[in-house]
Amino acid sequence: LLGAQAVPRSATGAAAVAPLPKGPRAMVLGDWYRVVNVSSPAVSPDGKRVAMTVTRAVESENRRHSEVWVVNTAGGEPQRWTAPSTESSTPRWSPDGKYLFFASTRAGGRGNTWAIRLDMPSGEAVQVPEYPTGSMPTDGSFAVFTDAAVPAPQVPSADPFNTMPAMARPPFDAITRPAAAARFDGRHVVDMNYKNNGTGFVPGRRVPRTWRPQQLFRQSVGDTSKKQITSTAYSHRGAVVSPDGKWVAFIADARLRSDSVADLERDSLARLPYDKVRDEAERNDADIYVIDANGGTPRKVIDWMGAESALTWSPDGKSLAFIGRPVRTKSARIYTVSVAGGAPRNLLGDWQYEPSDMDWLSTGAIQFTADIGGRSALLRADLTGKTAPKELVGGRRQLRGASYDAAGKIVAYTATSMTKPTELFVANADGTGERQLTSFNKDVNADVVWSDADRFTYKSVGNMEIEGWLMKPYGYEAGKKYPMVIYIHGGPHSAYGEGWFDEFQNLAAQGMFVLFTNPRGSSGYGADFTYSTRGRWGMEDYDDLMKAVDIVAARPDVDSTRMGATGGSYGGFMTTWMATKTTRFKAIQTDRTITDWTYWYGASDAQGLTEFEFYGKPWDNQALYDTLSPIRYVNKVKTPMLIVQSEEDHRTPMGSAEIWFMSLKKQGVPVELVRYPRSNHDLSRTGEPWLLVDRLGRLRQWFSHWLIGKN
Ligand SMILES: CSCC[C@H](NC=O)C(=O)N[C@@H](CO)C(=O)O
Repeated sequence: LLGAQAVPRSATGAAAVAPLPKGPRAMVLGDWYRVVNVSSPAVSPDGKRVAMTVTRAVESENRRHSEVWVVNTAGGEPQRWTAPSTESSTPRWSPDGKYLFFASTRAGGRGNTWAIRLDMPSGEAVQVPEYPTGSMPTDGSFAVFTDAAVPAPQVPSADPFNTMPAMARPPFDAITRPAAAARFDGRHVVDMNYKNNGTGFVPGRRVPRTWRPQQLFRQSVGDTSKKQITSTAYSHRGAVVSPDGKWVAFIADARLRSDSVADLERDSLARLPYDKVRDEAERNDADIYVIDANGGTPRKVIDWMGAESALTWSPDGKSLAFIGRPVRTKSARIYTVSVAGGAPRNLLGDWQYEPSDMDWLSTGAIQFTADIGGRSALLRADLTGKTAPKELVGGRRQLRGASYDAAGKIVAYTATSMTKPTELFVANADGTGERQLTSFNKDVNADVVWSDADRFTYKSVGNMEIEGWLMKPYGYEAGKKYPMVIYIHGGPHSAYGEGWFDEFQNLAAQGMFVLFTNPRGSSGYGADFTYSTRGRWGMEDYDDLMKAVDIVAARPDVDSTRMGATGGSYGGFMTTWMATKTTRFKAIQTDRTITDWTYWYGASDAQGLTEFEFYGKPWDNQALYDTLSPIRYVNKVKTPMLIVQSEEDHRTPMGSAEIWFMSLKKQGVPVELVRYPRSNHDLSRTGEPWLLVDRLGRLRQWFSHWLIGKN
């Protein structure tokens, strides 16, 4: 059942790939490489085609490969439109339907925007500098976009440190210097943001701090010249041009202060100790403005407390819609406001859930997608705001990336459910007439019996309703007992849901129940639920998790003496926290873990999270940072633990794992630490395929060893 595949190397260095047995059967590790992901659907303006990104693993080369594919909305076989030899993704059609643009870094061009011509098919991708990227009016004659007008400051070519590795150079305001430039290749840091989980180490500035405010530009189709239409000390964000092309709406500082003033104020406030009145007050950092599309003086449309995003014009050009969040701890809503000004109208009222994105269709309807707990749906808002939004496409699955034709008649989206990896779907914009357009996963679905999960809800502390799922083990037979592993998600503000997930399938294939829930603190249930754990991490959310364990452990088909727990990031914290509080689990796996919040504050690239959640910095509230840190109670741990950590994880750095490993070793608790090279916080999602699959294999082995007694 383990299905671990040796990766033999041929004489050329490429790995040979062993053939997999035909199904129906349980998932083996090699099946991971066969699952295809579909994303970024884009419907052509005439509604006849949908372009999408199709991503597969190339097992023999230990990499992923993305291409742009196109399928007719009327049906038929999807076709590959980009070369297999290059990476291509995120397609979008030009409004006149002449080009299919996509992102690709390929030789022989400038920038990464390429296009396939539909008016003169040639097979080769081209670059079209005379076709601008940005927001366009209905006639598609020009585009408005934002960019910096001043060039990035250059380091003088005579800089004596130019030959050093970027991280080794002394930053601009450093006091110390290398004894000899050629003899120091370390890292010299003076700025706070010197590492980032995605990009790695970030070299310091070699020049004084400068600001490059984002200005509005316009470019006509057929012309390569770009006209700058603003010249201000503040940045313009989210710019959208009105349907008639006369106006541009944008988001900017509420007082139109220069970027430097706003940044320096933010930096100064960030250094102050936590202050309830100041830090919990609603803020008005940004507002919505309109400006003539040829430039001039902007006019403020509304003074609105909170943060605005997803600015969109109504088809008649008389109103604007936006997603607004009054304050971090309140739910985002969709608002409309007259361009002339006035009070914005809340279209979602006190509806529990939050919009993810929004489209104002040419038919006049406002449609959006939203997470509704663990599922997601396509909905239509009531323009009067009097009734709750109407669900158009939903069910027990997750929909992403809704895209419409110009007439607002057709919608395409990707969908996945517990036993079905993503595929592309299309429907009428009102949700009727849904059709599946792709079957990229047909073969793997035919071979592998993906396990399904039952959804349940339960009441926890304070009568709060929690959503959970129990996935059946592969080969489940009534009357038998099976081990169970609980999976705990990270964030803590993220969620598990109604989608195919490699990690759950991996353990279910081993003959285990997989339990997963969205305890309080999860996203997808409205902001009150999301922020109900503020200052209380590991308290009631721990109870929510353990209540689910109680419910499942009482089932006759679950062997409550063979239970395990696993989780990553905040879920990694929670698994170490659990290890200090209960001995109910026979084995635990902790992934990208956090065991000491003060260490995490100093070592992570995201410490702003605990500044908010723990009401200040460690020295503002040291007792909270300490009492919620598993390391304080590590002497209570008895449960065998597998620790998995990535060497280049700047989000949850290695120190937490190291101290946990050492503490368990010193106490004689069985523990293994697996450290993955060339990997960051996202190893389990976007990491190198061989390492990602190696990790899945170790989870199988760890829980099989402790819960089933085999390896
Ligand atoms: C409070 S620990 C923060 C770690 C991280 N949060 C944000 O980046 C986390 O828990 N991440 C989750 C969700 O993305 C993960 O699974 O990695």
